[in-house]
Amino acid sequence: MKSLSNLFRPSIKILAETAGPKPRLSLCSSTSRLCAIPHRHVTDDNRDKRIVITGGLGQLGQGLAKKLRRKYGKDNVLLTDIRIPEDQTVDDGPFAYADILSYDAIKELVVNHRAEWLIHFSALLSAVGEMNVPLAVKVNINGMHNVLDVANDLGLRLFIPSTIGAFGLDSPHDPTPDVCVQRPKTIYGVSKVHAELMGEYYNHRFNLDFRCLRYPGVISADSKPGGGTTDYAVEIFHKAIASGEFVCNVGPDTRMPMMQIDDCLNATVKFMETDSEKLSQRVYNINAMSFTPEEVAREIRKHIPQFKITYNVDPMLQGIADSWPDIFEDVNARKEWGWSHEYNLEKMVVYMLEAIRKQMW
Ligand SMILES: NC(=O)C1=CN([C@@H]2O[C@H](COP(=O)(O)OP(=O)(O)OC[C@H]3O[C@@H](n4cnc5c(N)ncnc54)[C@H](O)[C@@H]3O)[C@@H](O)[C@H]2O)C=CC1
Ligand SMILES: CC(=O)[C@H](N)C(=O)O
Repeated sequence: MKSLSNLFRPSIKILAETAGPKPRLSLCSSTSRLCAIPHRHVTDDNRDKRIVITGGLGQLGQGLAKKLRRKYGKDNVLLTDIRIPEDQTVDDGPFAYADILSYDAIKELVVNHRAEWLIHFSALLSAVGEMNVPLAVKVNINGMHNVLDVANDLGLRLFIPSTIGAFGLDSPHDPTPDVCVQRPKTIYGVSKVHAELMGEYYNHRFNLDFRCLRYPGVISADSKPGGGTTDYAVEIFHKAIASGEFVCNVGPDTRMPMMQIDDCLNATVKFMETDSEKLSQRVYNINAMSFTPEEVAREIRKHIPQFKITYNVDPMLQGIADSWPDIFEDVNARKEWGWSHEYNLEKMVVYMLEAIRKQMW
């Protein structure tokens, strides 16, 4: 049960935020008087960034907020969503309600926070998107347009993640390069290709500092996935520890690109901090590992020898997974802005088992 005081705490924090730092004062040379000069502008200088994250209560948002707050200060990173946050989330730093379906609401929030970076995480993922296509269109396309327009109108640096799901059966699967035929067959994929193209267009047409990484399936121990095709790769660890058994909803040989969450979030921060001139493109694949359910089960068995995996394939999820890349190519990200991953399959499995066991104590 959430307490009432918890419900009210976010707005108090926001009031404190908006009352926050005063405009800098400087001596105007022309008049030799003290006057306020506006100082909200996006530069490649990475000090004191003020950042808003949308859809921040999902699998990735709070982890990213933690990393950014460590670098830029707790109060400079405003986490937003349409759900009620846990007490811990509100204690960790500022939180505000923000529905991305309202342009005015996002704009008000960004202005009040004097944000320079906008990180747009709100989305319906692949599986839940197929179950509610009209809502996925609203959130992933209409909502994305609001965010894009706010960022453009206010001159922000905008990050919108894309996904391996932005590719389809016609794409090369091994490896899948940055630029190739896409043509996804899910509303999630279609909406992400739309976001990639709109962002690139606004960059080219209006000079919007749009940035996009295509993430693989993300694997985390502290946060739950939000309804995607790669969710099995998180659930398998919880089931392996709790019962030693897991029923997988995609087939044994289904290969998909995956990434441990710290690698994903570190890539995002590093990419956002990269000088614009270093980027020859606005959308990059990032890659770490690829595995099948059989391969990850085999790796888990090195630590839990009795672990058993069986299969009850969901045809919709299988169809989606089969249309996605097997291996992601990320040479450009590595070359241009120094992306590199830390976790391979072996290391990720050790991390997941240790982290989940710790949570149980
Ligand atoms: N987690 C993954 O494996 C991957 C994630 N991504 C992308 O990264 C981003 C973040 O992903 P996750 O955290 O996993 O997603 P998630 O599904 O866990 O969280 C999405 C959040 O969006 C919020 N949201 C929904 N409708 C909203 C609205 N109208 N206004 C504001 N917020 C709304 C939800 O309440 C939820 O907290 C998404 O754009 C996703 O497409 C891309 C590839 C892989
Ligand atoms: C890979 C993704 O984008 C997400 N995890 C999903 O499975 O929908």
